[in-house]
Amino acid sequence: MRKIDIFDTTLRDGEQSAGINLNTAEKVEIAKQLERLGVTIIEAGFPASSPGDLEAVSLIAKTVKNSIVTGLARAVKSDIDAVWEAIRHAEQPHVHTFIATSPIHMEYKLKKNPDEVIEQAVTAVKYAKEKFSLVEFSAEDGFRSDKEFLVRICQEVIKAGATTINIPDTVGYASPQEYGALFRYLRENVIGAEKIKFSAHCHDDLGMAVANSMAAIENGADQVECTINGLGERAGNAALEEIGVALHIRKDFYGVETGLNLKEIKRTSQMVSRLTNVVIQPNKAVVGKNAFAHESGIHQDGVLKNPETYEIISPALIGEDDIPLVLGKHSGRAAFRDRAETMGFQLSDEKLNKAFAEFKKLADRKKEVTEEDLTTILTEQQVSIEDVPLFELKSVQVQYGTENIPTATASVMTPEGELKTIASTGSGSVEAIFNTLEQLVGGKVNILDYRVQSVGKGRDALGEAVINLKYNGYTSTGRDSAQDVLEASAKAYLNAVNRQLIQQQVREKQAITI
Ligand SMILES: CC(=O)SCCNC(=O)CCNC(=O)[C@H](O)C(C)(C)COP(=O)(O)OP(=O)(O)OC[C@H]1O[C@@H](n2cnc3c(N)ncnc32)[C@H](O)[C@@H]1OP(=O)(O)O
Ligand SMILES: CC(C)C(=O)C(=O)O
Repeated sequence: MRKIDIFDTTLRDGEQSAGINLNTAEKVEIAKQLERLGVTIIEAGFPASSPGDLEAVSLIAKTVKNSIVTGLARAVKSDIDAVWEAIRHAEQPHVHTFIATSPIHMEYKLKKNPDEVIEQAVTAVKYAKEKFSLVEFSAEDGFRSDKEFLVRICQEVIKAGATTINIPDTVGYASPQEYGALFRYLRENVIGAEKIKFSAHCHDDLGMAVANSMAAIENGADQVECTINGLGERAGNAALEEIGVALHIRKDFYGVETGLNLKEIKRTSQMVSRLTNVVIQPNKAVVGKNAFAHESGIHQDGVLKNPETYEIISPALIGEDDIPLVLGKHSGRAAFRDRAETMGFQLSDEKLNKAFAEFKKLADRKKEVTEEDLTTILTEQQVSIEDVPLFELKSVQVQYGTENIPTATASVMTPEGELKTIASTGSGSVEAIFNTLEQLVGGKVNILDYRVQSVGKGRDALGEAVINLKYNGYTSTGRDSAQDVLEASAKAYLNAVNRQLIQQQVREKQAITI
């Protein structure tokens, strides 16, 4: 069966989503999970864009063994050198270099004529080929480019050594018929096309990114570039989980395979949602909370008689509710470690002990500790940075009554190791907590967005709070969960502040490096 390479760009184009800012530890965790998911290529960042990005790509290239790791580079030597510095030790060094080919981009952005663009692309690909065995060239805004010009530039970069050519729909303008036809046209007209792979990279501005990617596959694309949960610049990229599952469920129609381990889809989606703080819309295909929920009587009746009446995807396919619940309040450390390892987490003894303590606390309060709860607890420990002193919530108590002024009392261990307790009022319980914490963390805090939702099912599901705030002039998003939404809110608030402290340390480290 024809193989389609899955090129994941969650850590590069996905991270270009407004409001997402992952630190190195978080990026490495996501990359390890993408490897477990079985993606062919991980685009881990844009090394020339910052020392932090270079460091993250380099660490990912050293950590990941079963997926190819690449980095993005403009068609300039210094960008290509930065990718080389990050991944030169990789078994199959891969670079992704690009230049725009549409009239509007060439004239207004690059201020170059078409011949100059071809020359710059060829120079970059030749230079890259001296170092990298795998060189992908992208014709940025390819869909809005002149077809004959695309044929010319493809032929020239193939001669220069490109191994993959990507034709992105950078602004999400294509329709499936047109995008598919472009791939067919290039396959049929580019001299040397049989030597290279064609790749599709679609944006979702008109909601057609996945449909366009599928059309490209039908018309000869060998690779699709996509992101977990469809994250990405503006309206996002094609969603990996939708493409992967669609190709599997409709194998009869597409006749291709991807090598993805689909059972890891749900876990990957949750991890990315958690670490990016981007909540998945409930009706999102494949990974949304309602993707397998049957609400109406006729549907429920049908599903009870035969699930296939209304279910084309079984939850087990993507790893939902697949792992039997074996952990409870009587479980010990060995079983906990074993389960964490089965789920792909490798934690130091210290972090494992902390995660175990959290698990025990939860198991005492909750009937069922689910797979989702465990992922939450383990991910939090996995990405926690041990050597940055942070704020830690020790306790929070709220007095609320319809006739009283809500009052919150919180105790927090400061990064300096001092235990501080303060009480404040507010117009509601949450505001009282936030007013108290603002005094405890010091500095000016503006709340920009605040949401609560439940994680998992049932009356004793965990409450999760997501908060976006501005602290000392920088915005950050924090997320945390607890049995009670007020406690979750307090923890999410401190999590957002702590992320600023970590970022501050990264900024200081980068300033020293520069
Ligand atoms: C479609 C995409 O997703 S493309 C990837 C987008 N990702 C990013 O931009 C990553 C983050 N970017 C950055 O950190 C910065 O923009 C950097 C480090 C890449 C460049 O920073 P600066 O040197 O300050 O340049 P700035 O961003 O202002 O402008 C981009 C320059 O690159 C040029 N350029 C843009 N694309 C390319 C390309 N593919 N090849 C060569 N030059 C390019 C532009 O014409 C412009 O040049 P000019 O300054 O001579 O006008
Ligand atoms: C750099 C390219 C592949 C890109 O991200 C786009 O065109 O959207």
